[in-house]
Amino acid sequence: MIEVRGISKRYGNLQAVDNLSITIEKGHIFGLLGPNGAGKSTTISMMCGLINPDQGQVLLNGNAPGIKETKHKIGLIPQSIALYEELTALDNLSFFADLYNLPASQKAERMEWSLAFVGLQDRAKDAVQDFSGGMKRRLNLAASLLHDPEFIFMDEPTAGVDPQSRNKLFESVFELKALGKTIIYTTHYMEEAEKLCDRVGVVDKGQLLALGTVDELIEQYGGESRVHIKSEQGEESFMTANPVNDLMTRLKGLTTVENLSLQRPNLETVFLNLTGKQLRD
Ligand SMILES: Nc1ncnc2c1ncn2[C@@H]1O[C@H](COP(=O)(O)OP(=O)(O)OP(=O)(O)O)[C@@H](O)[C@H]1O
Repeated sequence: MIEVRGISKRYGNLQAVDNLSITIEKGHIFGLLGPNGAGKSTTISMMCGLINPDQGQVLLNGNAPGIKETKHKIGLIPQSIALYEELTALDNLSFFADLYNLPASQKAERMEWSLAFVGLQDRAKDAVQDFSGGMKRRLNLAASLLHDPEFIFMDEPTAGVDPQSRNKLFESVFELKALGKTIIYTTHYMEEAEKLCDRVGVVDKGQLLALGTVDELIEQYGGESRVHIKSEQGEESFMTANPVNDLMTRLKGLTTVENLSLQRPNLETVFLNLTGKQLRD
């Protein structure tokens, strides 16, 4: 379990994270969503123990993230790819395995497992500079799994990857969940969060604006649905908070319905309702 208790971080005059609290259950996939500069990476860095909060506390299974026993339980997939381009996939993994101090008895087996897990076993001996963006992302994930961490932090893992690699990454995330891992996932893609996450938190300007399951957030912040009907009486569209009831009532007065659509709010609607439509840099 991860407990984030009132953490804050300031850079000069900028309050990057402001009194943020979240609890994440073991085995959950938690989505941290927010516009550019919202404070997601800073929050993740504090959760991993890479930077210390000015205030507040993070506990992973009751322990601070910076202590030795906890460090071994953390896997971080950073936003920018951290690999040596001129080395092969295997040599990259060997380098990271040594950084994690993996004992020789486990090293080869864990490297093999990690490569196979991300579907790159056939490319083990190829240099990373010849990999596609998606393959590099997957190898980045493999490198963070070598020491079999319990808490896995993924900071925009699908940025710049094609649909096939993205799909493979999703499968990997579900497999990690099935293995009992706790996963923290940041993304700008709302459909990813809808597909993957047990719960999500929406942050902006360092503050937590909403927390819950996707369905709970849509219920609370999604607003109305749009109904469109084409019938013998012509075309009509209306917004409603009770789309099914209102639709049934409206259909009673019609004999020929040519077309019907119901557009419910989704996580994207929630996100824009909470964080606004103003562009962020
Ligand atoms: N080391 C730093 N020094 C100064 N300001 C920083 C530092 N790190 C982050 N910031 C600022 O803190 C704010 C939050 O940054 P952060 O990277 O956590 O946001 P984010 O939600 O991860 O953004 P993105 O989606 O663009 O990655 C931003 O305004 C950023 O410019």
